[in-house]
Amino acid sequence: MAHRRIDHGFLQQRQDLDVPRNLLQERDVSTPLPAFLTACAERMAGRTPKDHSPEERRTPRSARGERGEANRRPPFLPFVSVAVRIRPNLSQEPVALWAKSSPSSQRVCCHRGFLLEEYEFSRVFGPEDDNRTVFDQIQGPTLTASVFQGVNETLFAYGQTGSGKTHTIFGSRSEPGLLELFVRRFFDAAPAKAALFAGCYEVLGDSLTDLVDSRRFLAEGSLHHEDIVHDELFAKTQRCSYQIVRVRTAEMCLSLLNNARWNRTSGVSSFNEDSSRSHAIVHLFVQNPGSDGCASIGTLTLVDLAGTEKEHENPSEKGRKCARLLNTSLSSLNRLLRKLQTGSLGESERRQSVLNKCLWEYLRPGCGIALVFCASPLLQHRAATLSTLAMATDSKLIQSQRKSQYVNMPSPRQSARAQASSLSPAAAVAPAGWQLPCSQLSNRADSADSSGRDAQASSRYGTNGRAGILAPGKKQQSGRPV
Ligand SMILES: Nc1ncnc2c1ncn2[C@@H]1O[C@H](COP(=O)(O)OP(=O)(O)OP(=O)(O)O)[C@@H](O)[C@H]1O
Repeated sequence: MAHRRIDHGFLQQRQDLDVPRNLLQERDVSTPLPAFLTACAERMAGRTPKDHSPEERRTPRSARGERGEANRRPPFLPFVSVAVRIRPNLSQEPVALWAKSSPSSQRVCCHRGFLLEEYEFSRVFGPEDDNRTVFDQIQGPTLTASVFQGVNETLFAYGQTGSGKTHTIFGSRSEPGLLELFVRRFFDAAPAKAALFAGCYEVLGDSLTDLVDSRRFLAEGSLHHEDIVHDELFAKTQRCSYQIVRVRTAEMCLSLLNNARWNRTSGVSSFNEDSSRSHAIVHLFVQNPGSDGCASIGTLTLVDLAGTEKEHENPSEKGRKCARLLNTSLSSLNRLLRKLQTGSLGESERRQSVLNKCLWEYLRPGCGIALVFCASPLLQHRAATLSTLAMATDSKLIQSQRKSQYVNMPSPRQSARAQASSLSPAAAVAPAGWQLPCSQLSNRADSADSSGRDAQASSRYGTNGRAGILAPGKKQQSGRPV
């Protein structure tokens, strides 16, 4: 059976889509802070426009931090964007790094032999802080609310090998990680009509591997073929795809993602017996229909980067080869982050590596970015730690000008007409949960479907390295290098 490629709302912001303009609406939610905070305080105090003084009423609403009817959404708090986490010292070795937090400042102290350096960050977590504390302090619930309002929020765990990145994102047997805490929060906070989708893949060098294994769930009947679609990306020399699965319960989502975690490539690094030897990326997509005929489309992306390590310090030849690949992709990502810091991010950075390509949609202007820099306190790791702290310090310059993304919802009559229409057959294969964005984009998606259209597809999607979304039951294709 010929499969059809469908697209969905998550990709609608791209310039290269020939989607009618009115399908895509971006709303800037980055109100200038003073006006924004005034508006927040007023709303929290239950003050309505009627309570304003005549003078306030003469001031334009925009200057008072208020918005038009269409943009009236719950306000955001300014999020913590850069945090440093110091892992516990599990050995008896001397330390060179410790946290010095007080209600007024959050600092990291680093002993450099002849002098002591102090660095200040939004949040500093010491060895005694667990993942729950990290989740609360980085304002996990607020980030979740932001995703429900259609913002792409991305959280990185960054640092040298063995510094606690995987522990932070995926947790351990005894402690849930940020992923589990976010998933539970998503399901607790989800409005009845919202639909949640999850995907998880790893990137190693030029290859992307889907980590989600849905076969067990399909066999059990807890998942149906129509609950799965495939997002395609052009890696350097091949087309890769990963599954995006509709998840209906927190338990199912966690089970799927925990399995994905164990499918990840691991090995031995210079300082970790069970080191992640790839970058793991988890996406939680939320489609949240509103009452005004629009649905917000937001994504939470959690990135557990592989740790940096000096190639020659890895104990095996295979490990050294792997470290080289990882360091190369981390250098490209570092360059991208540096551009973000200076506000000079350009399209060329996207093409520098497959990792950059995968993360581009979730890092570009309009997305919220939070970074948790993990560091080892040990004296022997001081050089690597100082370079992590330098990156963390510079990353304080990154500004998140968050934007919400919306798509128009088709009316029930439009959906029925689209499904019946022979002009939009993709609508007929779009699973119920995807009916909104998929069916609206069906004409475009369909035209990229036929075989022998690689060149056309690459010219359409190649500029951001994505090939689109494949319908349920698709098979991965080999494609021309882009
Ligand atoms: N905050 C923490 N509390 C308790 N244990 C921790 C903490 N951070 C790290 N560990 C432990 O240290 C070890 C290494 O941590 P982890 O695997 O998370 O590091 P990593 O930065 O992901 O390393 P790599 O980059 O090599 O994958 C694990 O056994 C982990 O359980």
